[in-house]
Amino acid sequence: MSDQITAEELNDRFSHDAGILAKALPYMQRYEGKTVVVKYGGHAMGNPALGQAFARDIALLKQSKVNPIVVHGGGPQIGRMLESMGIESKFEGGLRVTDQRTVEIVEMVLAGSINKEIVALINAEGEWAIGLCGKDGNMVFAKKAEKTFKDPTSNIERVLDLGFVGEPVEVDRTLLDLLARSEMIPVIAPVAPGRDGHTYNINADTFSGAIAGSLGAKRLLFLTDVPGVLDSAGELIPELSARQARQLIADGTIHGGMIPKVETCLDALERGVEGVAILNGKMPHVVLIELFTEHGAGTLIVR
Ligand SMILES: Nc1ncnc2c1ncn2[C@@H]1O[C@H](COP(=O)(O)OP(=O)(O)O)[C@@H](O)[C@H]1O
Ligand SMILES: CC(=O)N[C@@H](CCC(=O)OP(=O)(O)O)C(=O)O
Repeated sequence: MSDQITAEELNDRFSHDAGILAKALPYMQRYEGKTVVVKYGGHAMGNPALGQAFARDIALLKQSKVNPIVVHGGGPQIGRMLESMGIESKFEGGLRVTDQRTVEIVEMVLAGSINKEIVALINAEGEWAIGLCGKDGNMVFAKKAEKTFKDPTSNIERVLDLGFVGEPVEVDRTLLDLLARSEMIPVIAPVAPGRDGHTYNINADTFSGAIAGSLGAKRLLFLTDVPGVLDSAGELIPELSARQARQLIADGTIHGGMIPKVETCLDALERGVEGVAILNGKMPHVVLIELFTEHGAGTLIVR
């Protein structure tokens, strides 16, 4: 019969599987009891099979006694919602200019629908995810972002008013420490209050860096829609030092949404996060490959 398998084939299959397990186990032990913050970008979402593979990876981390924390974005999804309401999206330096109406929609999309979709995906894998934003448990407080822009023609520096765009200024780890000791997996939307009573929209990369930095995470992983940082010829750069990364920003090779990502990586490394990687979230099980294999995936940024 065609579906019968010979003893030799069975043996080959077992040795192949055993080889993979033997290689992965030391890596799994390396992360036991350690915090891994995974930033799940809006561009990496949308495909149901990939979403399920992502949720399975997060569930498997928890089952391997790692402490995974998911911080998610949702830029394209916010854009679509704003468009359906006839509101135009405007960005300055990769950040969404956010007025009162926009921040209400941002909170609804991020802390509402996207957050709960990710929670449901992880729970469907048999785990206990809990959806949060910076407001919960006084986790994150933000202040109005202060960004300046240098006009390349006049060379004059001007202050950008981005409205209710925030920068995280205080992170209280009480709730996250409590959840790390529990069965729960936190899934966090990048929205936080200010001490001024306003709600702020925070870039999800910046937000995940603040969380990873405050927890002294072992790894901070960014899941986006490109294989990692690409050079000017479009080739993947497997490893990047802080100095090289700054050079690539200065010469324009790194631009747009990749700038806050790489800047967050550099900041997180300075704040004691051990390793930071930018990965292709469209590659199934990229989180497991990055953490539990020797070669990893994407771009590793080192000090
Ligand atoms: N040097 C670079 N290497 C890779 N991607 C880059 C680079 N410079 C700019 N980018 C852009 O950065 C984008 C990823 O950032 P972003 O759109 O903010 O993603 P996310 O929503 O996942 O946070 C890529 O899709 C790419 O267009
Ligand atoms: C201030 C600011 O730009 N906030 C982002 C928050 C979402 C985000 O960062 O999502 P991605 O990770 O998918 O890009 C925004 O409004 O789009």
